[in-house]
Amino acid sequence: MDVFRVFQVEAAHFLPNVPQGHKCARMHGHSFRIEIHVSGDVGEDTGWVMDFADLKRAFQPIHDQLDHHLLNDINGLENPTSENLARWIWSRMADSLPGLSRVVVQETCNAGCSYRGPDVA
Ligand SMILES: Nc1nc2c(c(=O)[nH]1)N=C([C@H](O)[C@H](O)COP(=O)(O)OP(=O)(O)OP(=O)(O)O)CN2
Ligand SMILES: [Zn+2]
Repeated sequence: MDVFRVFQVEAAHFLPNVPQGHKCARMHGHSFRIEIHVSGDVGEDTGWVMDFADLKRAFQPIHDQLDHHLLNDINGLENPTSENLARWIWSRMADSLPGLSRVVVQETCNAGCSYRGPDVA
């Protein structure tokens, strides 16, 4: 079973490695929509994989580091594409969140990425 929680992060960024004239080289902002998924068995007594509140608690330090910041200023996010942000979030949550199975990052309603960790292409 897979449980997940959706978070929103307001942040600015620019993409330093895009071709000359690309609009994303200019600083701009997104309301990033981030999903954190955890896989596991449903507990016999609890009836849940994990308390949603524990998922929220696990994401809080990430939220605090990202929200209302310029992502490019953050160590490891010098090129803050959705893909790199998903990998960055994964690497910071994997140890403290057993069962972490997917990180989804959406920049807009229409575009984003889904990351299942370094062992899955
Ligand atoms: N694979 C990726 N492509 C792009 C990323 C990314 O992180 N990974 N990021 C961007 C920019 O951040 C840009 O802000 C978002 O791009 P886009 O969806 O094209 O922006 P719009 O919503 O303005 O789309 P329009 O269709 O032009 O309105 C670019 N690419
Ligand atoms: Zn952008």
